[in-house]
Amino acid sequence: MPESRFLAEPQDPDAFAPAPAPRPHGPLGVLLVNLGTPDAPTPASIRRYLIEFLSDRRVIEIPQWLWQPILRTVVVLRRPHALAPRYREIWLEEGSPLLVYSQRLAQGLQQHLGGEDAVRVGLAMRYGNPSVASAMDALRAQGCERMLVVPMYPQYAASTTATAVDKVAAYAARLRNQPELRFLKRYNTLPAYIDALAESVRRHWDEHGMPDRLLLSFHGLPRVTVARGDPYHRDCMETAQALRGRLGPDGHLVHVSFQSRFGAQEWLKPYTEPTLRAWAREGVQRVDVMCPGFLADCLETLEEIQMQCRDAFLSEGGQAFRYIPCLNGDARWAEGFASFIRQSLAGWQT
Ligand SMILES: C=CC1=C(C)c2cc3[nH]c(cc4nc(cc5[nH]c(cc1n2)c(C)c5CCC(=O)O)C(CCC(=O)O)=C4C)c(C)c3C=C
Ligand SMILES: [Fe+2]
Ligand SMILES: [Fe+2]
Repeated sequence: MPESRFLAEPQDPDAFAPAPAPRPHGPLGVLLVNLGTPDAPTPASIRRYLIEFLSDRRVIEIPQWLWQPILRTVVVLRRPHALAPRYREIWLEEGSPLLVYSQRLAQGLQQHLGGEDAVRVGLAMRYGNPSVASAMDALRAQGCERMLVVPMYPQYAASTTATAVDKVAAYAARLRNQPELRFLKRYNTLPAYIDALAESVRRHWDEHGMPDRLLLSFHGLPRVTVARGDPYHRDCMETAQALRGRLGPDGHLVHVSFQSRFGAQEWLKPYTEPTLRAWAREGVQRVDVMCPGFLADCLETLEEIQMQCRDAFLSEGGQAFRYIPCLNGDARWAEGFASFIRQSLAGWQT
């Protein structure tokens, strides 16, 4: 017999025995998916990560025959060496901040969801480790036949959310015995999320005093994605509007910008660093910056914002720059997010 293209399942000795009725579906699986990060702050590790990430057609939309030679030469020869010292500056004892803080959220969710062992929370990275396949293998090994996929992006973008969905679907496409799957799309105005952001801002203001302005810096995208129908920009604006509402009379302090531009194309504007420079030159003295699109602190927040943007603002005459950390493993956030996830599992409880 020719070998099947679908993965063989572990042998079931009772395959032909009458099944006890009803057959349970096992614990419910919750799979958090974040972007991914290098395994180590070294050029070799960063190179592997960038090649996988930047070969994704959902991320770089120009034709591969044009892009791959640029990626394999210009990008991959220089960028890993430039990034290694930047990653080293933010690296934690336990590893890359993106991974460590994502794990903390996963643990918090497991505590809130898994008390009765009915829910198992797994964490995967779209690029690098732990891979989507390894995390889904682990959930399947625990008996999960139903999985809710939770992209760690409150705002939907094709280059983040959709590619996570594609990866999960590609894994399922190899299976003979597929799990039942559900996917969260966006939660950009979820009250638990907006409340957690507002609480974090209030805590920060209680400790450090009020700023002149609060900048919400979201990861950017090429501007052309808006015309192509990506709802990301609107999702970000809705988050900002919801937070303004939640901050009441202080909501007018909130502004929006977009960071982490990559390549020569025009991206969503206003850009974060030029905005901060212009503000300092205009006489704005105290700014707070927060990155609500990132659920876990990472290179783009801890280094680009907290270090580079701080230097830019202060070098133009700004007096005080304060970075408000991402929600990471915040206990109240984990509790609120867990209750949203529980609602999304409705109908699946056995
Ligand atoms: C065209 C390139 C890129 C698009 C589109 C893009 C979208 C996008 N990215 C995030 C979240 C993260 N990006 C991170 C790093 C990062 N992003 C790009 C490029 C694009 N991102 C690159 C090349 C890199 C690597 C670092 C660098 O070279 O500057 C990270 C941090 C990873 C880490 O290890 O800490 C995150 C998180 C979102 C949310 C998004 C679209 C909305
Ligand atoms: Fe990015
Ligand atoms: Fe970047």
